[in-house]
Amino acid sequence: MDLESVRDSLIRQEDTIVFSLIERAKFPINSWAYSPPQNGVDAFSASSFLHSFVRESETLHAKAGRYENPEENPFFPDDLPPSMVPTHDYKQVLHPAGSSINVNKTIWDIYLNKLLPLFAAEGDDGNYGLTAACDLACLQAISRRIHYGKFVAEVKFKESPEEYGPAIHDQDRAGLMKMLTFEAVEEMVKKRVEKKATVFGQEVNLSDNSKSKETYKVDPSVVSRLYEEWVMPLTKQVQVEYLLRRLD
Ligand SMILES: O=C(O)C(=O)C[C@]1(C(=O)O)C=C[C@@H](O)C=C1
Repeated sequence: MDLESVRDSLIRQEDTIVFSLIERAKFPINSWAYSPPQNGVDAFSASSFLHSFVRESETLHAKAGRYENPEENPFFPDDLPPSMVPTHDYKQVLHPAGSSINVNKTIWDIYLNKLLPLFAAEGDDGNYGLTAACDLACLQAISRRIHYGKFVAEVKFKESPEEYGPAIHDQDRAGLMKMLTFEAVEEMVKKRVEKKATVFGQEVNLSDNSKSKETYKVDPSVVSRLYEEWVMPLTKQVQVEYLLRRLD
């Protein structure tokens, strides 16, 4: 594992995220799936339909061994049943102290309250089960990408321990954030995901006159914004949290 191979994985995961958003965009917002949005109640713990749907799906996925894979992080990690499939010997790449970092509560909140209203059309077509299945796919894809920051951080630390060591000793968050940030890479990521949303989300027609109207299944600028405002900042936050514990 090196920086190039973890970046390749991040690039491949962009496809999954863009496709999952395109699938979700087939349905209107369908707000019933997210109620009861009672005032003052934390959306993550209120039992909306989506909440129950994700919780029960994770129970099944846990039995199927999904969370044995260190790249997977459940939204509701408490009380998950053990895996019932044969044990696979996953390579232990991550430092144990940082491996359980989980920012899914923040991801849930951003997805429901900020991202969804940007790309799901208003309305209700009653397809709550299908909508929730699409939400789950989006949440899992975004969560996997953001928590992959642990692997990115591990590789960066292994490549230059002498560079990161002093900042870790000093628990210097700002210093670590500066060291692991590559602005030119971030610019490329934003441009690439926007382009992917343009290519994957266009209408494919056999006749040429389709070229005149440019409508996409998900607005490409929303995907770029998703990465700029939430995905990359949270991936960096995971990296910082991981590095702070790297010498424990
Ligand atoms: O590629 C890296 O070095 C990463 O840390 C990943 C990532 C990203 O989230 O895409 C995050 C921080 C960097 O500034 C650039 C990109």
